Amino acid sequence: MSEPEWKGHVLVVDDEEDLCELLSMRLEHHGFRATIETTGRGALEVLEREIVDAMILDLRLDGEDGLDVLDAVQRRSLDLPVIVLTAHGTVETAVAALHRGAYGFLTKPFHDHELLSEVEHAVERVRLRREVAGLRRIVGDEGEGVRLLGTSARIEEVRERIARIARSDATVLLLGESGTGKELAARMLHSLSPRAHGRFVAINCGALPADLLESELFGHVRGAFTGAVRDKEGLFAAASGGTLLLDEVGDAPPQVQVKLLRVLQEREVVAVGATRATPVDVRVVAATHRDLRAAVERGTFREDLFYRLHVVPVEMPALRDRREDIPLLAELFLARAASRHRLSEPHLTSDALRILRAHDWPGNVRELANVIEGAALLAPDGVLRPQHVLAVLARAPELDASESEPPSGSIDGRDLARSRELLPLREAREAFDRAYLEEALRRAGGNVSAAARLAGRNRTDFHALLKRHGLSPGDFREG
Ligand SMILES: Nc1ncnc2c1ncn2[C@@H]1O[C@H](COP(=O)(O)OP(=O)(O)OP(=O)(O)O)[C@@H](O)[C@H]1O
Repeated sequence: MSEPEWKGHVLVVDDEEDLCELLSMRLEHHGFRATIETTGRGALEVLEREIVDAMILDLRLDGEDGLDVLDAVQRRSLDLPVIVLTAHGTVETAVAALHRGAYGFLTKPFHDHELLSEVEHAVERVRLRREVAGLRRIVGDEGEGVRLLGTSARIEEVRERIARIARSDATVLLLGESGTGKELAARMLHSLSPRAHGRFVAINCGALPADLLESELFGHVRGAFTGAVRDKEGLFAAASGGTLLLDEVGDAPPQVQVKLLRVLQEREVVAVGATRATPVDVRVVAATHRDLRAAVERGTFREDLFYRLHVVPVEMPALRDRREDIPLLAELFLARAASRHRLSEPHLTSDALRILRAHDWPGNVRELANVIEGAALLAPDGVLRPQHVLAVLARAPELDASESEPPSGSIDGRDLARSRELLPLREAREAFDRAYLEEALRRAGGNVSAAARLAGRNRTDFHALLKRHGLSPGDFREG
C-alpha cells in the first residue's frame, strides 16, 4: 500500500511532547507529513536516514542548547530550512538563530496560519533550491542530465569548481573511483564552457589495443598500414572546437602516452603514417580511477605527461563520503526507474533508505542507480522495502566492473553485516528471510512445492513462512 501524497516532510523537534503532538496534528491536517523528535540527537538521526523538507526546532531543549543543534543540523544538511520556536520575550535568541542561518522563527504562542505560512514558504524554498541543484532534469530526462546532482558540501564544491574552470581552456584531470560521475563532470564542464556549441567526444583509452587507439585518436593516412584504404580523421580532429574526454587515461599504452604528450605540448597532431602535423583546437579533459602518481612511480605512466595533465585536478568524492546525497539521488533514480518501467507511485520506505545509507557503494552513483532500478523491478507495488534493496545488493558484484569477485546469484548475509550502520539483528533476519523466500519462489517460478524443496522445508512450513512475510506465489509465476 502506498502512502498518501504529502506536501512535504517536516521534522518537529521539541522536548515538550504535547506541543510536538499538537504541531504534528496541525501539520498533518494541512497535508504535511510530520516526524517528531524530542532531542537534538534524535533529530540528527532522522536527517541521516530520511529526506526532510523543513524543520521546526525549539531553541530550549531539555539539557541542550538549541543553537548548537541548529549548527549541527546546518553542518549536515546545508539546504534544510529551520524554523526556530522561541518563547515570548526572547527575541534576541531568535535573532541570534537567524544570524546562524535559521530560516525563520515563531514566537510562542503562535497561530495556525503563522505556522503554516512559515512551513509552506520553507518547503517551497527547499524545493526550488533542490531544483536549482539540477534535480528536476534527471527525472525521465537522462539525455540532458548534464549536472552533477546532490546537495552535500562535497558535491557543491565540485560543481562550483567545474563552473569556475569551465571558462578557461586549461587541461582538466578528473580523479575518482569508478562510477563517481567523472564522465558526467566532463560533460558538465563542456556544457558550461565557451566550447558548448562544439562537440563533446569521449574515448576510453583502456579499451583498445595501442595501434587502434592511436589511429582512433590521431587519425591515419591512406596506406599507413594494411587495411588503411583511405584517410581517416582522428578524434582530436572530430572534436575540433569542442572537448575531448580521454577516459581511463591511466590505462593508455606507452606509445599513445608519448603522442598525447606531444599534442598537449605542441597543440598539433600527426596522423599515423603522415609526415606533417595539423593544428588542433580541442580542450582536453582526462579522467582516471587509478592513482596516477603511483603509476608514475611504478614506471607505467610518463611523468612528463602526468604533469601536463595535472594542471587542474578535480577530485570526485566517493558516494560513501557524501552519504547525505543518498536519499536524494535514490528518490531521483527511483522516479527515473518508475517512469522507464511505468511503475505507479514509486516510494522508498525509511527502512530501505537506511540500508542504502549504510551501504559502502564501491561502485558509487552508478551502483546506486542500478540497485534502485533492480529493486524497483522487484517491488510489485512500487514501494521499495528493505528486502527488495537487500536482494539486489546481495547480487551486486556485477555492478562494479572493477571488482573481480565472481558474480553470484544467491543471497548472502555479507551485505547486511558489512553495512557500517548495522541493522538490528531481528530486522536483518526478517529482511534476509523475505529476500530468501522471494528468491526461492522466483527460481521455482512461483511453484510452492518446488520452492519449499529448494529451501529444504516442507510445504506447510513454507506456506506459513510466505504468509508471515505477506508473499504471494502468484506474483512469481511466469506471465
Ligand atoms: N552526481 C551525480 N548526479 C547524477 N547522476 C550521477 C552523478 N554522478 C554519477 N551519476 C550517474 O552515474 C553513472 C556513472 O557516472 P559516470 O559514468 O560519469 O562515472 P565515471 O566516474 O566516469 O565512471 P567510470 O570511471 O566507471 O567510467 C552515470 O549514469 C551518471 O549519469
